[in-house]
Amino acid sequence: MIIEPRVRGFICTTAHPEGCAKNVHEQIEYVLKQGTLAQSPKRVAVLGCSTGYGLASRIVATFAGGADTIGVSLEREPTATRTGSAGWYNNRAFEIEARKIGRAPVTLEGDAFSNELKDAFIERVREKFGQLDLLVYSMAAPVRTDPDTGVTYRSAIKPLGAPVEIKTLNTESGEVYETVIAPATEDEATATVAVMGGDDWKRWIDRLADAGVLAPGFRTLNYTYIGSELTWPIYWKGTLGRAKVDLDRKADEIRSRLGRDSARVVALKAVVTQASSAIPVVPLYGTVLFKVMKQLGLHEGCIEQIDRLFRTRLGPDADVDDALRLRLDDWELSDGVQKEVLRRWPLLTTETLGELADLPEYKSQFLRLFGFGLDGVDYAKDVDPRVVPG
Ligand SMILES: NC(=O)c1ccc[n+]([C@@H]2O[C@H](COP(=O)([O-])OP(=O)(O)OC[C@H]3O[C@@H](n4cnc5c(N)ncnc54)[C@H](O)[C@@H]3O)[C@@H](O)[C@H]2O)c1
Repeated sequence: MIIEPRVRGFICTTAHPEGCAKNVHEQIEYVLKQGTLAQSPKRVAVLGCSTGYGLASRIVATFAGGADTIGVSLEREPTATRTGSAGWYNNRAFEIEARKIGRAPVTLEGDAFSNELKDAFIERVREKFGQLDLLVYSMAAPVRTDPDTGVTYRSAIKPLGAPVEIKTLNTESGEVYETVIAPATEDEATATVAVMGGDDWKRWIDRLADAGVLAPGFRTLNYTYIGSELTWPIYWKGTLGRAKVDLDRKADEIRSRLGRDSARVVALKAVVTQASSAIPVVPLYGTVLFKVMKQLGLHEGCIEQIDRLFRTRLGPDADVDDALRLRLDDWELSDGVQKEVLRRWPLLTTETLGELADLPEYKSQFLRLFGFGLDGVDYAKDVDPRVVPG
């Protein structure tokens, strides 16, 4: 079949197997160019391994760090007439390339929130790895069923307390407009913390520790976003921020059990991923941020951020902030970048968007997540959606 992008709001319902593979290959090439890492964990788990920051983490751990990895993600398999999810193709392309360099990746596709998947994971770790040195928790989900109570929580990305009037962007039409976002109810805030907070992370670590599959010196990382005053009303001071503060609490609890350096929350920069495109305001902020960071020579996507994390922040003397987080959002939040983004913000209208921001770049990055718009891929070619090129 000829596979074309089918975009509905902030998701694309199709994905291109060759384009997704190319996307994975390009990330691998970037990491290989940076060179190998002398000291890097060798038995690595990545939860949320198929796209965005999790995929980048798996690639850096493998291709710079020489690790064997076990990845978990929730994906849709392709059929003869329907494409799989981008993450399904990314997982296959990653496995093919990792095997080429002699690694033996294990990938589990299913609901990481469930006890069944956690137990299957422990079995595979025992069989293949014995113990783990590092677990990266990079899940972003809209919904979670608590396996103990059976209660299903849906996250709601909303402000807390009062309505927020904020500028936003329709990424399809390019229209910039003011919108009012109503605050979350207490139940919505609680549900968002249940989905995106640290409860499942802590459960994973406790279950793995109880099963004896964590090596001495084991570490775990969980990714957060803090952002600046432009995104605070909807993010850090909203329901998602409340969930992310819960990560800091759970990191403390893990450190009390496993040691002072065992758990770190890592603050990363805003990038285009499936998860971030669904957050109001973030696409508009992103279009301005990317243009400014490019103009200042500071642009980074997922792979550049995670490569810098592994190379500069995982050593014993890495700086942490007041909440003991590792900060990779330092370039995004630097004075030069923030002053320029803040200067442009009030000037942003539908008419000035082209000059002050970079919507075409945002759109192209969004389509690339699903394997569209990559150089060297023949999109007019009839392809079998079940086949990922090796
Ligand atoms: N995108 C950003 O701008 C940004 C910035 C800073 C921090 N972060 C954080 O990074 C983390 C990863 O986000 P991302 O933007 O890379 O997201 P993403 O949408 O690219 O990836 C989410 C991953 O979670 C997996 N997943 C979702 N539900 C699952 C389930 N029930 N079981 C197993 N796997 C499941 C998906 O398969 C995918 O691998 C999040 O904690 C996010 O808050 C993102």
